[in-house]
Amino acid sequence: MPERFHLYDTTLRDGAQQEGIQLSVEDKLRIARILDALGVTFIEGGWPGANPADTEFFARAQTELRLTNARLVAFGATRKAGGTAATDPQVAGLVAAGTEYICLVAKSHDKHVTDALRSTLDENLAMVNDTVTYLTRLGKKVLVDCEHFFDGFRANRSYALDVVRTAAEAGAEVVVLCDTNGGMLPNWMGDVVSAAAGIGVDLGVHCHNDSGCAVANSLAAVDAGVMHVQGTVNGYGERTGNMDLTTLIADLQLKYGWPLLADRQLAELTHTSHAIADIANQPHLTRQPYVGHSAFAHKAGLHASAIKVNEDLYQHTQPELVGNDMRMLISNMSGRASVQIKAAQLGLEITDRELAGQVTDMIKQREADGYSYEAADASFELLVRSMTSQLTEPFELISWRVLTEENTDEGVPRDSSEATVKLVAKGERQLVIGEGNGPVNALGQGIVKALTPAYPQVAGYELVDYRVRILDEVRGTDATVRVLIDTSDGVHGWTTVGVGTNVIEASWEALADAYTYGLVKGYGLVEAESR
Ligand SMILES: CC(=O)SCCNC(=O)CCNC(=O)[C@H](O)C(C)(C)COP(=O)(O)OP(=O)(O)OC[C@H]1O[C@@H](n2cnc3c(N)ncnc32)[C@H](O)[C@@H]1OP(=O)(O)O
Ligand SMILES: CC(=O)C(=O)O
Repeated sequence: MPERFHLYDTTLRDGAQQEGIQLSVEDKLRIARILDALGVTFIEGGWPGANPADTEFFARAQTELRLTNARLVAFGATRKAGGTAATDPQVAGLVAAGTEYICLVAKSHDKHVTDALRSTLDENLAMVNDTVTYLTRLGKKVLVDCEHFFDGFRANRSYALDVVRTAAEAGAEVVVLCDTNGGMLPNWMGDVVSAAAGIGVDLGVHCHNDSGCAVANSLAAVDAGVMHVQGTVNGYGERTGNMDLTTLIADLQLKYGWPLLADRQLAELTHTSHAIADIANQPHLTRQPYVGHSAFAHKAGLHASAIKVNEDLYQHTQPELVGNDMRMLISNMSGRASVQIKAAQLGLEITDRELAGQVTDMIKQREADGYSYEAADASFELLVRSMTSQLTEPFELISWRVLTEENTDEGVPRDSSEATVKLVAKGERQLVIGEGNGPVNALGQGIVKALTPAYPQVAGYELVDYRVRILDEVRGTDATVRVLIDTSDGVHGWTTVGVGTNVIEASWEALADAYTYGLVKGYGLVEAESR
């Protein structure tokens, strides 16, 4: 490991350049605190002066952000062509941000200087020199991001290196080689980094993911000697995104063995990734390395049978090191071992090999009939309990019936549904009518009404999501339907599945499982007693 190594996070600047992400000042402050707790070296907060939110962020950061691990960095550009750094309003905005560190983006590809800046190669070098010199004289520590460096190096090697040299000689602490268009491949990185290393300044790398190689390219640059790596949490960024810092941190720490973060900080990696996705209002990528929900999820029976002996046999690292969990998925690809491991995770031992085989066969048959247990852990647990004689049914259904009509109450045509539910709970027969704006809603009301006298806690159960999938679309209205229902009691969440030839039948099965499961687990009991 180099003597000094920087993890430079640009989620708040380049990450916010991703389509669909818009961060408020409050969001930025929250993310900065999370990143600081994770233990990154630098947090690039945005471009002061570019928009009111970024300007306000830096103003508020001066009084509201107490960073213990990281340094805050203000990002901006070199001065305008033909002017001076001392009189450039954009540079003044960077100074006003009040940070010790400033990162300047500088052109390093000759074509970008002539075509995009519409300036000369010499003037661009003067812009770099003037801006870095001006800021360092003010006591700022300056990093320089050489935009399009790798493409520029291929087009005009000596000019790209001149930009690095100019920045270094003007006093830049680190010069960062950027793969701005993200098209590099790992085996193209080393030679370019080595050529720049000859200049004798600390080097960094900033990769975009357009070739799908941002992490690999960054690792190749690290191998070639860079001591500073820029990226974003979850790989947010322009187009296909930036290098995913969560993957890189785990790679360097767990594969290279570099102690970049304390173990307890590394164990926050999964939480950090999810928390920032929540704040950025982005769905979390389930297949994200190390931190994704599926990163350590095992579906194949053969994998499970090996994992039963030794978890390491089908895992490249231990999930708990990054704060993630090993999960066993139950499906038509499961074998006995999958079922035994999953049941054990749910607190149900199935030591008998034959019984485990019977449960597995039942799962496979039900999956063939349309059930899916991969997400529906609660229905799986009920099935295992039932087949292993560990289920006391909290109620016994006698029948249900649903009527839907369009009526014109108060002169306004609208649909309404009634569900008649008959069941026995704690020895009492209940016959109730539930009303709802649709048949499933009415059934839900009916089952709650029928169960409440015996189990008042069901009033606290809420159906939070409902998903329907038609399984054999070609059969049209005659098709088999699968319903998945997510239920919550405010503390726990559980998922159940139902299958039927119509959506109401499938919904009833998923609903009945949902209430059975909640009652079997004793969910909501304490809250109901305190009411
Ligand atoms: C590779 C990267 O991702 S770098 C980060 C890019 N991030 C962003 O662009 C997001 C924030 N940007 C903005 O809000 C705006 O673009 C601003 C405030 C920076 C500038 O806005 P405007 O003044 O309206 O200029 P506009 O965006 O049209 O053009 C950029 C100007 O900067 C100049 N410029 C571009 N790169 C550089 C550079 N490295 N150094 C100096 N000037 C530069 C361009 O030549 C152009 O100059 P011109 O106005 O004289 O034509
Ligand atoms: C600086 C930067 O964001 C880039 O070159 O991609």
